[in-house]
Amino acid sequence: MKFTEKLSAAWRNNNSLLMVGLDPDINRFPEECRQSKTAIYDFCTGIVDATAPYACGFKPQIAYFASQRAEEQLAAICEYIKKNYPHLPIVLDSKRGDIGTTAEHYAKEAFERYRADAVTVNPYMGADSIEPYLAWEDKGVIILCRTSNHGGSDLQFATLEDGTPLYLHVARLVAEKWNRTGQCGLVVGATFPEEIAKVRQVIGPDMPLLIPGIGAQGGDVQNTVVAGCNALGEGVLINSSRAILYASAGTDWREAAAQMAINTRDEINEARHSLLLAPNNA
Ligand SMILES: O=C(O)c1cc(=O)[nH]c(=O)n1[C@@H]1O[C@H](COP(=O)(O)O)[C@@H](O)[C@H]1O
Repeated sequence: MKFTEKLSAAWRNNNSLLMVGLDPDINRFPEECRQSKTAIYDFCTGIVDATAPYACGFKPQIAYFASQRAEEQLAAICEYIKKNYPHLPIVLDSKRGDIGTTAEHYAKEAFERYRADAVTVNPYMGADSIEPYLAWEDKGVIILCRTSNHGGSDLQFATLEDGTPLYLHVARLVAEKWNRTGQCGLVVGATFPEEIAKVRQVIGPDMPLLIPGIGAQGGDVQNTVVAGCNALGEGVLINSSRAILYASAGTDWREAAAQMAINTRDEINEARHSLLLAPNNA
């Protein structure tokens, strides 16, 4: 099944646009999870079980695993999700970007080693650096466009000769040229809803937007939904990592994570409903 089909099914079956980010920081784990040799696996699978009913997928951030020499645990977590929640897509967040032959290995890492359904990539090296990912026909390729951090403006707000900001140029390039196979998505930060709306306008209703920046980074859910969703109230994967993972450091960490996922899903859904009821939503 193609990534976009799997994602649409997950949005509908779980009635959720919430993507749960897996950014495991052992220093923030509950005491009971810290001692084991498989602490990262134990914690992440606990979070997966607690939040799966309320999520449209999971986004493991590879640096949190690599820095702890925990790649085997990441692979095992991905296997666990595949086995127990096969309907929920995995977006491997690795933000890779390199020339073709090296990118072939990054694509293999994401799609073969970790069996991810989609991967985040950096567009800076251009079209041929994206091609190796597109060769994996069922997989999604989610390209950085307008990132949630303030420093993103340093380059993404630079303007072309005709005045177009670089992030919109990226959106247009992806929509008009790179997405010929329908595998692409874009990353836009919840901290910049005006730019999300501009990107949605440029790319049309169908391309999925991965939107991090709610929760710990303070992005506004209502504004994000209004700016990013299409007329069906879909089209976005709204990521929250720390706010869910570390909702409690006590023995109730699973319940607290589940409750935070429910609250976030519900806040998103309330905004979707008000969007769908809006008179100009033809
Ligand atoms: O590609 C990403 O996922 C990403 C892009 C971006 O613009 N901003 C951003 O925060 N992220 C990632 O999204 C997650 C956000 O985590 P929280 O701020 O804890 O919800 C982290 O894994 C970031 O690396």
